[in-house]
Amino acid sequence: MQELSFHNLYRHGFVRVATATPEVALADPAANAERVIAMAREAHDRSVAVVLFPELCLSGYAIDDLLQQGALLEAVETALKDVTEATRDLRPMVLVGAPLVLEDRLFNTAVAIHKGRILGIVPKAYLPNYREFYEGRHFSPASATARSHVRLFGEEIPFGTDLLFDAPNVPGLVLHAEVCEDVWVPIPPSTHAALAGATVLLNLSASNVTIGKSDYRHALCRVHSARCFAAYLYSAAGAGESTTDLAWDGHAMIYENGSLLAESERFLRGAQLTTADVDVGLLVQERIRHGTFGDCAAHHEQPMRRISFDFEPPSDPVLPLARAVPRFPYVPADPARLDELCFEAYNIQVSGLAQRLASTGIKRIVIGVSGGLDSTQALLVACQAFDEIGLPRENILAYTLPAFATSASTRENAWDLMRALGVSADEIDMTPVCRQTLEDIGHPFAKGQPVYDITFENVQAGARTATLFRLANFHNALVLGTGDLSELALGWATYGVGDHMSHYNVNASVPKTLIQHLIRWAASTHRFSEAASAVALKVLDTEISPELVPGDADSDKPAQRTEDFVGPYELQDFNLYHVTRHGCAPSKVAFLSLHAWKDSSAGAWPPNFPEPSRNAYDLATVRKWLRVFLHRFFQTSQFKRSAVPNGPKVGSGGSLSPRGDWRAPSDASAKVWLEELDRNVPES
Ligand SMILES: Nc1ncnc2c1ncn2[C@@H]1O[C@H](COP(=O)(O)OP(=O)(O)OC[C@H]2O[C@@H]([n+]3cccc(C(=O)O)c3)[C@H](O)[C@@H]2O)[C@@H](O)[C@H]1O
Ligand SMILES: Nc1ncnc2c1ncn2[C@@H]1O[C@H](COP(=O)(O)OP(=O)(O)OP(=O)(O)O)[C@@H](O)[C@H]1O
Ligand SMILES: NC(=O)CC[C@H](N)C(=O)O
Repeated sequence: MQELSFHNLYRHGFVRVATATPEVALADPAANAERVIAMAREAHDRSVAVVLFPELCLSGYAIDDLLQQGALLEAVETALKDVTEATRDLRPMVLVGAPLVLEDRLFNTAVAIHKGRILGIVPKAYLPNYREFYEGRHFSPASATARSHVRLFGEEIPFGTDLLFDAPNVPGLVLHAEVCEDVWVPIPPSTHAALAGATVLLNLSASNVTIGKSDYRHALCRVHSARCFAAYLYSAAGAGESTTDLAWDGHAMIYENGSLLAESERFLRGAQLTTADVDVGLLVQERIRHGTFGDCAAHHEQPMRRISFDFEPPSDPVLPLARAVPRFPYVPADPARLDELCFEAYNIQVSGLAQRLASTGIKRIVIGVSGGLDSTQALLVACQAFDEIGLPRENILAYTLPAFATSASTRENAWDLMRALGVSADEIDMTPVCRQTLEDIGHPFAKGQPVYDITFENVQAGARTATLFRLANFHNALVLGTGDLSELALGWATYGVGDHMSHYNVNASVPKTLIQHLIRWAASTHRFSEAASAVALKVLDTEISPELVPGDADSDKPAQRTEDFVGPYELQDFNLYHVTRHGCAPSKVAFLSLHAWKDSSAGAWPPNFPEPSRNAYDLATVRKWLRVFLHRFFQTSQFKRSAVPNGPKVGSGGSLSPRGDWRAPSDASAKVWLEELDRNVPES
């Protein structure tokens, strides 16, 4: 098989799948075959790997005793032959539903067809025979025969609910089919298939619609796909089915690991092909990551049969993803979800601190307030925690600690915030102690030279931390940490005697891209005074800078823009999420990042995201900062994460505490990641 291009979705573990909802011609298999073939061709043209049709789509589902008519059953066989023949030059595997007489019994089957060959026939296991359903009257269930093969069109064809269709050319792509009611029972056949390695589970359905049923179908597919770490495709019959006593809505859904990727328009007249790009690589990763999946497979092992088929992915040099990739994996663009997330994150932070104060009996905290985002968020959380446990806000000892590079505007913000929140506020000038240290160690700055190196920076961060810790001893208080998840990922903090250390850090697993939304949320939910909320919002306009190197005295602009060194936080948070949460290879991260960030006018932005800040990045930029991320994350900063203070895990995206989530050696090399990037990601 030829090597696929970086810009082709199949190169990165994605597989395009489709559900097809043709308009059924009742009891007219020839007409149905034509419609199936037309839609299979369309799926081929749209670079699809597998296309799923509804239950009994070659005959129609609701045809009752017509199912026992010889002429009809013969016509179904002819239609099936025609469909099979027509797939000879098509790429996708096609799954059609057909009533088939096999071994003198009538089965309700899913027929798997690829390139002119029937790969297998899957009989329905559970036949509904209650209320509106009378399938027991016509069909035999899968359990009616023990045969592993059946004879059809002169060939022995694998038969059973235990068939896995394996595409070795696409790592991880293993398919399984079941028929409608099979997923409405406590243990669907696809559960065993997933445990045996199937990643894409297909359901051929004819599910008549009644009020509320679509919600129930969603619940079934969502949870089943999540529990099985699988994609679940459901394709239900629609227009054309008999309305003698029932109605049909053509409900098709494509779920992946609990998330809805695509859904058909229900109640549509006419044919509808619904496609989605499933991340099979992610499903495989999730299974590896959650060891209990494998443990469960060992407990419930059932023999399954694997049938290989030679699926060749489309080799287009450019085949972009047709699914949305959020720019901000930690910040939902949907206002309601963001609101919910902020509620959760903020309350997790507050409850972590409140519990630590309650369990230690310590009634004060010490915090350095810089007028920047992180310390603002930590201070808001502290105020809320003190309010909740009934301690006065005066017990929050907040300090602004200016040194050589502190700008007037951040210092003013710090003071305004401390005053508006009613905490105990004070200022300690750090310049004398820093100057003394620089002199003691023989640093050129002490002799008047403008040398602003790492030592110069860390002397300031260290002096602040030393002061805060001694204040904590003096006042019997905890030092509240402010450093965020993104800084921890990049090692962007001064180790030990520096902002890296505290007694408890409420921000440790909050990414930088989320902090601004938390501050905005806290301000907008009126938990603080108008004045305090106004200052908090003003802080959002502050340039992110450690303020450790003096800037231009006239402009009040920092000399150091953090993002000039470590890269845009929005890209680094994207990289962090996909590398740590899903274990993605650098080339896949780059592919996803380019898709998410290449066009600022495409896709949704989080609410209130300022128009001028809506950035776009090209591949060269994505690649450049991903390289920086990989080097910093895997090679130079783990020792800082190995020794982080306590703090609550906030998001399912992950924490970087070696106890809370991420464990890694402090002496690793980033070589394999950098080499993978260099090998597989074009420069532009
Ligand atoms: N694997 C390893 N195991 C044990 N020790 C290791 C080590 N790798 C380096 N080291 C040692 O660690 C030291 C380097 O680490 P460290 O002292 O932290 O210094 P370093 O990481 O070089 O500098 C701190 C950086 O963080 C930035 N910063 C500081 C403060 C606040 C902010 C902010 O924006 O919030 C940013 C600052 O601008 C600077 O670039 C060296 O002495 C080195 O020998
Ligand atoms: N001038 C200052 N006064 C008081 N504390 C400071 C000052 N500068 C830094 N700190 C403390 O050190 C922490 C790290 O500061 P720094 O400004 O380098 O990084 P930051 O991640 O941008 O944080 P912030 O967004 O809070 O400014 C701050 O959160 C704060 O607790
Ligand atoms: N065709 C079927 O198996 C339909 C049964 C399913 N429980 C439904 O109501 O949709």
